[in-house]
Amino acid sequence: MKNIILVGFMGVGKGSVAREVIKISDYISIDTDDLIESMENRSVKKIFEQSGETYFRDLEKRVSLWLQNSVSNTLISTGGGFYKQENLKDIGIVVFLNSPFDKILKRIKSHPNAPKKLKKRPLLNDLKKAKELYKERLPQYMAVADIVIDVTDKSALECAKELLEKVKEHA
Ligand SMILES: Nc1ncnc2c1ncn2[C@@H]1O[C@H](COP(=O)(O)OP(=O)(O)O)[C@@H](O)[C@H]1O
Ligand SMILES: O=C(O)C1=C[C@@H](OP(=O)(O)O)[C@@H](O)[C@H](O)C1
Repeated sequence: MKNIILVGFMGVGKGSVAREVIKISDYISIDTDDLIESMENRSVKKIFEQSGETYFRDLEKRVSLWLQNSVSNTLISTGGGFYKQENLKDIGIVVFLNSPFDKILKRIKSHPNAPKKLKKRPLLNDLKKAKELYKERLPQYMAVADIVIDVTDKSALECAKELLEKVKEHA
């Protein structure tokens, strides 16, 4: 089994889909933000505040090299900016989860814990800037993807099933 690497904009559902995939397959999942938080023993939000974005991106680079050299048979969910790593294709099959910006925002806002979910993502604090970032990144996500899944109006389980089918076809 090759690694599957899940990319997509903040809040599109990378973590949620990963959690469903592991329920219905033999994959185990890891998340690049979780790895970084445990390496640093502080949250992504704190890393951005205390050490800045460049420092965070350097940690992503370190994680990407480790993934390429040391991880196999794994479903890897990533932070929204991780797709910029140059060795992405050497890590595994790249699956892009997509939905329009407004739909992603609506989902996050409808969660009972919405203020916390928005706060923990520093790049979502300014919604106008976040929308610009989405527009800028969309073609880049498309360019790097081996597989694209539109997650709009689908449950995380439906997305997980579609992902496994498409990965099988891709192999
Ligand atoms: N398919 C889905 N349908 C409805 N809500 C979803 C779906 N996937 C994720 N969500 C919700 O959207 C928010 C962001 O999901 P999350 O998995 O944390 O995204 P990411 O890991 O891409 O940042 C969460 O509140 C989650 O419950
Ligand atoms: O899009 C980005 O550049 C980021 C997305 C976040 O992850 P999620 O996509 O899980 O929110 C996190 O890695 C950090 O705040 C930067």
